[in-house]
Amino acid sequence: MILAVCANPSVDAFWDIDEINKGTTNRSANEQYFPGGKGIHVAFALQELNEQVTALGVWGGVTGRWIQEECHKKDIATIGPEVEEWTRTCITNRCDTDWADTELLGAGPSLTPGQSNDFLSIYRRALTESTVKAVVLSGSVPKGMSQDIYKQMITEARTHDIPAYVDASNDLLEHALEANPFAVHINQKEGKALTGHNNPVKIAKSLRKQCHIAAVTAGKDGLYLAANNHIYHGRYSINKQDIISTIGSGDCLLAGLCKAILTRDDIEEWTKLATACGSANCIHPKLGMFKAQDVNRIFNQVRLEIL
Ligand SMILES: O=P(O)(O)OC[C@@]1(O)O[C@H](CO)[C@@H](O)[C@@H]1O
Repeated sequence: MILAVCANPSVDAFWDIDEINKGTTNRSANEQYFPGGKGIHVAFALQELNEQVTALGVWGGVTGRWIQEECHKKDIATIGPEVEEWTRTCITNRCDTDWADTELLGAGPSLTPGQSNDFLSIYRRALTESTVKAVVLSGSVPKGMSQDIYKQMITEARTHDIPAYVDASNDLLEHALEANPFAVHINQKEGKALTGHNNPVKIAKSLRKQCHIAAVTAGKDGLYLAANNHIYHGRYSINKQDIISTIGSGDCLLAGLCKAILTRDDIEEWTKLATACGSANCIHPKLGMFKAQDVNRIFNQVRLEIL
C-alpha cells in the first residue's frame, strides 16, 4: 500500500468567472466541487494507476466527511483524526485568458496539540501495522501542526526503510529537506524561493544535494528530474484550447513518479511517466484527476532529453 498524506485536505471549488472586480458583486456562471488538497490528488492518481492507496488526513466536519466518502467510492481507505471545524475550501477561478489558474486557498482547521499528536500516532501505527511501499507527503498543514512535521515523518519512515516523497513549500519544505527525503517535487516558483535560482536545471541540481531524486516542474516547459548525475527533461505540448485546468498537475506528476520508481528501473521511463501523468491531468475535467488511457497515450509522445 502507498500512504498518501494529506494533512490539510480541501474541497476544491471550480468557479467559472470571467472577471473579478473589487468592491462589486462577482457571480460565477457555473461551479463544480471536487475532493482536493495535494495528497488527495496524489491518492486518486495512484488509484487510477492501479496502486492500493490509503489517505491519511485530518478530516473536519461535513466537508471532511464528504472528502472521505469520495475517497471510499474509489476504494481509497482513509485514516486520521476527525475534528469539528470544517475542512477548508479552495477556490479556483478561470478568470484570465491565458489559462493561468488563480487560486484562493482556505487555511483549514486549527488543531489542538492533542489532535496533532493523534495524527502522528495514527501515522506511526500505519507504518508498523501495514506493508507501506512509500509515503507521499503533500501540501500545507493545518494551523497548530508543527512546521517540522514532515521532517519527523520522513525520519520515522526511514526507520522502516520506507521511501518518503515530498511536495511542500516554505518552512515545511526547508525542514523536510533537513531529513533528506528520498524524492522531492517542487515547482519553479517554489524552487526560486528555496534556492535563489530561476533556472529549473540549477534548481534541480541544488535540490538534489538534499534528496535522492529532485523533480522540478516549469509549467509548459515540463519536468526537470535530477537523478544520478544527470538531468532528465520531459516535455509534452498540449494545445492551449485543450487545457481545462492545471490544478493538481504537480500532484499527479508526483504520483506518476512514485508509481514509476516502484515499478520500473529506467530513469527515462520515470521521467516520461511523471510528465505524462501531470499532462493528462490538464485535459481532464475533474481537478486533480486523469484517465490512465490518456497517460498511456501521452507517455509515448513525451519528448525526452538528457542534459
Ligand atoms: O495549501 P496547499 O495544501 O499547499 O495547496 C492546496 C491546493 O492548492 O493544492 C491542490 C492543487 O495542487 C488543490 O487541491 C488545493 O487547492
